[in-house]
Amino acid sequence: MSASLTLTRADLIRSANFIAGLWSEGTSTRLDVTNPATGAVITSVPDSGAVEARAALDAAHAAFATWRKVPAKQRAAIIKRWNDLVLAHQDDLGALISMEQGKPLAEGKGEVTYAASYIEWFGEEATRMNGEVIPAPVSGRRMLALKEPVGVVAAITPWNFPAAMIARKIAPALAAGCTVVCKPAEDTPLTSLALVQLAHEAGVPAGVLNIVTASRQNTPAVVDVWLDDGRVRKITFTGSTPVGKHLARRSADTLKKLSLELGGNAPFIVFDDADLDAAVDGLMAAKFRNGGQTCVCPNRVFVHRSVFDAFAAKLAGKVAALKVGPASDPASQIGPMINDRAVEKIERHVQDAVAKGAKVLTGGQRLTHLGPNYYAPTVLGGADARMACACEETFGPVAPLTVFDDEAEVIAQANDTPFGLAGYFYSQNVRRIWRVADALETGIVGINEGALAAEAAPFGGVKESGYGREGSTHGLDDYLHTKYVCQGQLD
Ligand SMILES: NC(=O)C1=CN([C@@H]2O[C@H](COP(=O)(O)OP(=O)(O)OC[C@H]3O[C@@H](n4cnc5c(N)ncnc54)[C@H](OP(=O)(O)O)[C@@H]3O)[C@@H](O)[C@H]2O)C=CC1
Ligand SMILES: O=C(O)CCCC(=O)O
Repeated sequence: MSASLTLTRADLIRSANFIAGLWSEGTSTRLDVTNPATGAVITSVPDSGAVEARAALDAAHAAFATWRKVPAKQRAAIIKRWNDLVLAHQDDLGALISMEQGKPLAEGKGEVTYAASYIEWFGEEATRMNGEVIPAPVSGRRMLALKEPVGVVAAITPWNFPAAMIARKIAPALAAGCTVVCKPAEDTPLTSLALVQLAHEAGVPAGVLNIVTASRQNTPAVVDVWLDDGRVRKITFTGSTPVGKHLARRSADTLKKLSLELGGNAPFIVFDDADLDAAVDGLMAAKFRNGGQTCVCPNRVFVHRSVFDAFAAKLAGKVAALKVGPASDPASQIGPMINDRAVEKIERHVQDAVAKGAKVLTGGQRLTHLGPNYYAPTVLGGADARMACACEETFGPVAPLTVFDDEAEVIAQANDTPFGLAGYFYSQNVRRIWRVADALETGIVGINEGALAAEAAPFGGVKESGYGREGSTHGLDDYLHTKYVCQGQLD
């Protein structure tokens, strides 16, 4: 039986840019949006360039003057209406995510709930942009720290969570009183366009939220306009570290504020005192969510020698049982990868590991009989630090297992990477738990837990995984600056 990937509200499939409150075709050049399960074209969107980018920025800049003055309670009400509409259209949005991104339908619908949780959270946070009254060190003065929106925000989003990444960047921006220009990934523009349509229906005023679509080839032309223009006061980006560094360099001339949520190389450590069944379940959840295409996915799995064989056997059994297939099959647990480049990277990592001595415990090949972009969920034994899969983010359903002997050695290995987004470990020893949590050089730590993200938690990395935090109260702060106001002559 196949699940329906059609929409009840066909008008949620938009094929234009949204600028200054209007859907506009802009350039006549088009970009096909395809279903990664089949390669079939779903629709096309504008392959925009500098002209559309500038128009979107002009609109956002003009709207900032009024949006920032809208009372927080009114902004909150609009954002909460947006949340209600997103939830009301969960089935359609979930189907759209699955169509263009490939994740199983249950995961697509789950992502809608996850995205909405950020919208709801920041709708509430909008009313809590409290400043401070500072006790003055001298008499006759009143000293205040006020919170103000930073200005126009450029949001550049990836394809792996096309709804959640839009939500957790745009909702706090709107809550803070900022206006937005957005460029979604070339592979997944449709979900973001549908979310913008719902934001418009929720009452977000014209010019406050603008979105421009572009191909990989034309994306730099769009984003460079925003990078070079001093009216854009903040860039918020999720994606690869090289692109994040490029954005930081190009923002330097106008000193924009930046939130960069970049690649990871997460360690997952199973100590000899771990609950092995819980550790296997935690790894399954953390590693195979979204087919392994998640920045917080464990990329290197370290298992203590004394439990290695038992852990590897349990894990390989569960991974071999995963059902791979299209989103339209309700039994599918792993969908296609996003595109051919992604599958090629996974293939390269597995071949490199095997050539250097790793053993395939399950999987290890493309599943061409299913379609163009499928790769079998894979477990590798005997992985080590020389292998590409230990140094680069694989971003696919591959779990490379490395044996270790003692705690100090494994912590050194876990931290031996330029990245520092998430780290996980399983242990029942309370002293070890806090020692290891303190020692891991990551922005996020999971202790006996594989599913970490939540709207109330600060999400973000250290080292070359970026800076800034999304979600939680810190996620609003990233869109605000602090103005110190001092009044004298009070005596
Ligand atoms: N931290 C994370 O969550 C993510 C990490 N990644 C990592 O990056 C790898 C490659 O994925 P990929 O999709 O290529 O990631 P990218 O970093 O290239 O893409 C992310 C976003 O940045 C845009 N972008 C790309 N180049 C530029 C540029 N020169 N100037 C401005 N914006 C740009 C993309 O647009 P367009 O799509 O049009 O190119 C997309 O919107 C993955 O295998 C994974 O390791 C990828 C996605 C998310
Ligand atoms: O992978 C990413 O791009 C970040 C989102 C992951 C999450 O929210 O758990």
